[in-house]
Amino acid sequence: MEANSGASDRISRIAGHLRPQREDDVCLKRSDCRAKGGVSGFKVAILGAAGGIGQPLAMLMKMNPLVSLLHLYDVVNTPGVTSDISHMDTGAVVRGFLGQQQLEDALIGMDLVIIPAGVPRKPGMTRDDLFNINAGIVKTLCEAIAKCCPKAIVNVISNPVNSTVPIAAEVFKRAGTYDPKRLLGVTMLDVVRANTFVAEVLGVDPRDVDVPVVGGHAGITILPLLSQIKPPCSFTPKEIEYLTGRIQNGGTEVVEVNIYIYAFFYNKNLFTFISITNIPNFNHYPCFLYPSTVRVFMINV
Ligand SMILES: NC(=O)C1=CN([C@@H]2O[C@H](COP(=O)(O)OP(=O)(O)OC[C@H]3O[C@@H](n4cnc5c(N)ncnc54)[C@H](O)[C@@H]3O)[C@@H](O)[C@H]2O)C=CC1
Ligand SMILES: O=C([O-])CC(=O)C(=O)O
Repeated sequence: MEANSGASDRISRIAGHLRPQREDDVCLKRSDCRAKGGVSGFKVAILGAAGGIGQPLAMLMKMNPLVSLLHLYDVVNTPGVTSDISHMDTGAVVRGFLGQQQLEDALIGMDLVIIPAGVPRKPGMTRDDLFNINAGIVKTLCEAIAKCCPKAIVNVISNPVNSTVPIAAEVFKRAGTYDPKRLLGVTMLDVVRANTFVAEVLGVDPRDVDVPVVGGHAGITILPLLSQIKPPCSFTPKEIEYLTGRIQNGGTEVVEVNIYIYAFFYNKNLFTFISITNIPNFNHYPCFLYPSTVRVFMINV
């Protein structure tokens, strides 16, 4: 009898990721969740987990031995992503949550909430162009955080970070849960880029360079402190100009060279033409020429 109940506990635990669960769910309680080695771990939620940032982030969190429970929330595609990530042979238990109605379940009891939810920019856009859409998304998510896990550390990735972090702060202030030590905008990419570009100029390994970067996460608000690099080094005025510009425009550099594959399926696959281009509105032309017969799919690679 005892062996049977042990087996069904194990099966419930293994299947924990297949459906969203609440604290009072009999199958798997949060208190049962242990990181590898039996040590209690951090409970982490990723909001926007099915996106370009969310998926690799979910993988990194699943690989982190400090994480015992990983909640993946998105408005689309979480079941597939959750299933995939849950197959990794690491300690964290993974659960998926799909759509607004499951947001609160995704957040209850979390220690850390990471937010890459929202739209990314396309070539020609600034991060500020994302404000209208992403501000509302971040506001709604933060209202749920204030309600369900007010003590959680919140990492905002959604752009424009310079504005989404103040929005999150205002939501938490209004809810009476604001703690400046627990709200962070994620700008580490600027440090990573600074280390890489400086190392290239110096001809050294990027792992041996430490460039402090302060300020915000957009254009001239990104301030690499090139006089404070460890180990100490010096640059010519030309190198300083090059490095400052490259670090400040690193994100734009990536966005502008994104290649889009446009696949046009004419007359239901009788004729297929695939074109590779980085012209953002290119897909409008064939729709205009063949409005009833052309289907357009865009894959960002
Ligand atoms: N702070 C930083 O260093 C960086 C910030 N970003 C920003 O991160 C954001 C996400 O970028 P990507 O992952 O490339 O975009 P993406 O479009 O690939 O993924 C965004 C995900 O957010 C989800 N989403 C949209 N509305 C949502 C909502 N209301 N609730 C939950 N999920 C929602 C989408 O379904 C999608 O899965 C963008 O705003 C981008 O600019 C991107 C790279 C670096
Ligand atoms: O530039 C963007 O849109 C995404 C981002 O924040 C970055 O890569 O630094």
